[in-house]
Amino acid sequence: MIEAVGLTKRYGAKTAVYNLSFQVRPGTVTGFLGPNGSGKSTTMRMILGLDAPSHGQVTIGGYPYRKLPNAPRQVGALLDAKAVHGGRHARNHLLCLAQLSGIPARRVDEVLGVVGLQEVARKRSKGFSLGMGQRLGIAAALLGDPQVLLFDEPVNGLDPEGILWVRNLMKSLAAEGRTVFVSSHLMSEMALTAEHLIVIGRGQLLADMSVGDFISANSADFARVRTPDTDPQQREKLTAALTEAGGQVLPEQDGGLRVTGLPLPRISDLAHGADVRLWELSPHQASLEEAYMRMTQGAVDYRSTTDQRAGLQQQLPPGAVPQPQLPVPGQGQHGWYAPPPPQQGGQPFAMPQGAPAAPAPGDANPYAAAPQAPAAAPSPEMTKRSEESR
Ligand SMILES: Nc1ncnc2c1ncn2[C@@H]1O[C@H](COP(=O)(O)OP(=O)(O)OP(=O)(O)O)[C@@H](O)[C@H]1O
Repeated sequence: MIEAVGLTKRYGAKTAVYNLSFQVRPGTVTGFLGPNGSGKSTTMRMILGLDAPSHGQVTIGGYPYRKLPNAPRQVGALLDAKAVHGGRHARNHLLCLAQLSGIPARRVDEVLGVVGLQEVARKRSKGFSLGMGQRLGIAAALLGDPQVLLFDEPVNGLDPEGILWVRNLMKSLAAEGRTVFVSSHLMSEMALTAEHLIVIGRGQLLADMSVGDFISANSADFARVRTPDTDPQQREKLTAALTEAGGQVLPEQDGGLRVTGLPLPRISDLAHGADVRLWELSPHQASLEEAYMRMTQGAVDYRSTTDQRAGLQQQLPPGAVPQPQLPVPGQGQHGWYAPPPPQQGGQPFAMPQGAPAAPAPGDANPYAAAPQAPAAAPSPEMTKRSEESR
């Protein structure tokens, strides 16, 4: 088991991780989620003794990593697949790691087989593709047959077959009773791989719960409704009828509507009463991605803005009809994603059960006065909110 208590890490004026407390238990895959720069890699580095906490502590099986006897046999990790000596053959790279930990050479060939790199075992890793590098990093993590495994973005660069393989590998490692802690930005993949989630934003714990609980705590089911594309007035009529009856209606990119606050039969009756034909009326269960977007939308540092193209737009050819601007998820539509669960009344995220641990004495919360993320501003580049604004 991995246990963090009040874990805090500062780099000068920058607080990367603040007062983080959680446990990663054996027997399940635990997903580690958070927006870019939220502190996931920093947390993993502290777990592995590569960075020292400024406050708090993190232990594996009760010991800080550096005090674990023969740590590489107990803990395997993939943090940065590029952190290999590019001039070395893949096999030699693993052999060096094995020899440092008293692992027999035949284990090297085993793990090369497990990750599917037998054919390129004697090729220099600097010629490896991103996916091949990931596989080599996973081989290194598996080398000591450890009980605890950490993977930072393991599917980065893998092809679909590789992604499926990693998913099954993680699950089988957990099914053997191992502790598997894995970070990823691929929510669809995380939904299929992890049973439990730890979610952080700006270095702080936002959620520590099962995937199912996380989705139901951060989103509500909704209905998808579509009227005939040929008659936009029907859509407007239906929107008015549903809104008047107390429903919340949001337009979708394909011309459909997502409706919350009204059960499906009522939507059907209201459509009938307004003389609107329906092409679709379907129940929709929110996805992990939608729940995640809803929870973390206030903790995102790097937000894309609409490309105004600085007057560089091409003139439309004569007779061409300009396409209507449909809403793009995440752009200029704060909270577009899955509606909030009814009991929370629009609260942007659910806190984990049990209050977060108190901050370390004398350790002021650097995020206490953090403002809400600004609405998207017209600028053609990714923006980073300045440190001074916090
Ligand atoms: N060595 C360092 N010195 C200074 N700041 C750092 C250092 N390492 C990380 N940071 C800062 O700490 C914050 C957290 O970074 P971290 O890499 O842990 O985030 P992350 O959640 O892993 O991000 P991503 O999802 O983009 O990989 C960032 O603002 C980053 O710039």
